Amino acid sequence: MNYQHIQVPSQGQKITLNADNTLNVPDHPIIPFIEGDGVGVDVSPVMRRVVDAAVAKAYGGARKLEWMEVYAGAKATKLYGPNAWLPAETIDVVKEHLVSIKGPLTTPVGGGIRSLNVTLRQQLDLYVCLRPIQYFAGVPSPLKEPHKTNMVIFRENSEDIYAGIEFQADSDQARKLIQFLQDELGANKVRFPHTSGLGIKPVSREGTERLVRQAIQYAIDHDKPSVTLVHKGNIMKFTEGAFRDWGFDLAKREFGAEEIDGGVWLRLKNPNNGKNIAIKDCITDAFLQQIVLRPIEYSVIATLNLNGDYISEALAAHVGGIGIAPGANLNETVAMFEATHGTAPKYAGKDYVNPGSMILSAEMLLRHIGWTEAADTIIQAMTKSIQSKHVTYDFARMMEGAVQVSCSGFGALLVEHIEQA
Ligand SMILES: NC(=O)C1=CN([C@@H]2O[C@H](COP(=O)(O)OP(=O)(O)OC[C@H]3O[C@@H](n4cnc5c(N)ncnc54)[C@H](OP(=O)(O)O)[C@@H]3O)[C@@H](O)[C@H]2O)C=CC1
Ligand SMILES: O=C(O)CCC(=O)C(=O)O
Ligand SMILES: [Mg+2]
Repeated sequence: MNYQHIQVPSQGQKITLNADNTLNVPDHPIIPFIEGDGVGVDVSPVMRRVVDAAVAKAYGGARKLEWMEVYAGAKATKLYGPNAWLPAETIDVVKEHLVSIKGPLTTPVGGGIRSLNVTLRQQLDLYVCLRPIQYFAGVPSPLKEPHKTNMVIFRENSEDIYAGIEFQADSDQARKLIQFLQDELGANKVRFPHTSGLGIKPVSREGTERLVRQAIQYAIDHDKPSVTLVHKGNIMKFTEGAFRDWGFDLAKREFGAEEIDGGVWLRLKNPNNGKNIAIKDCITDAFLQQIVLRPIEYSVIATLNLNGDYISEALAAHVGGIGIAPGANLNETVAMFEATHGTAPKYAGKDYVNPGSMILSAEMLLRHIGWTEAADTIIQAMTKSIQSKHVTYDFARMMEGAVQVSCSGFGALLVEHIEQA
């Protein structure tokens, strides 16, 4: 295949799908990557060095990832033209190669382009944003018992106010819509109708069910004690409240969950081991309090898009910050791994930030393609590096006796630990 700017590696094959939707992974799979804006130039190359070292260590040269750079964000505009933030060939390649990884991409506030991150998720219909929250011993935390925080967030990735249906205050569209709301729907509660911008929050039964189905299946497959649906359904009854109701209905219908506590919550038996899995719910503001006070009560979290954005960043702070918080955008066939943090522009190009979020996202990628030995190697090296207290600024400033190292310095330390393992 000839692309406009993408160079296909001379070695390597595509990952393909088997008939049952499992992955067929060659020993030299081509992995598309987006470097990312801002600190993307710092963290992406370090991530690749660490992953290559882990794969080499685990498989002694029998397996290797063949990286293929694809473009989005500012780098794409330099190659493809001033408005080409997300070239079509990037979308095609990511879809076709099934497994990819990306650095952060800039989104301007107020005006300008809509989020490329959100656009990628929407165009590829990657409806699960999976963000595990795990604690590495020795990581500085504001909590007294950070090891009690052990959650996996399933953030709905395709709906909610991230759909980008917004109308600017004072525009023709906003005026028309307010008129329609007042005249046709009797909605007269817009407090300042002449100066209001409007945003629409679509939340569907299909969108909710496919997300909650994945969260419950994950709890079954990974022997987790509960799935909590987090929503603000007391206020937003037909969007967030419906998310809870549709999620509970699905748990009953597809997983045989039964009502407990007079129907307040549900319980199902894990078919793999007969253990109970509680299906609970919690209102978002209460949840944000409880994850600080009683994190041990929460395990798998299923929530809407905006809640998931807030919750994943708050929980990341409990276990060391977004410098080491990994993530993935998934559907049944395509997976795009990505750091949870953004482009941190003030640190861009300074070889300063923590590459851990990108590296641990790549660790998830390795596990996703079944290369668990290489993934384990990364986790072991990460644990050793943190315990040696040679860490980037974000950890160093909260850790007594730490030696501050650069972004690439931390990567080099990981490679050292991998090679010595
Ligand atoms: N998926 C994506 O691509 C995302 C993109 N964005 C975009 O990124 C841009 C900047 O967003 P902003 O809100 O500033 O959020 P950022 O996540 O980019 O940065 C906020 C703060 O988080 C800390 N931080 C971020 N990355 C790291 C890291 N690797 N290591 C250590 N600390 C880190 C820094 O804290 P401190 O100042 O304390 O050192 C930084 O100032 C925006 O355009 C936004 O839209 C945002 C989130 C996700
Ligand atoms: O797309 C963006 O700019 C921000 C996205 C974000 O905050 C996230 O995915 O967590
Ligand atoms: Mg975010």
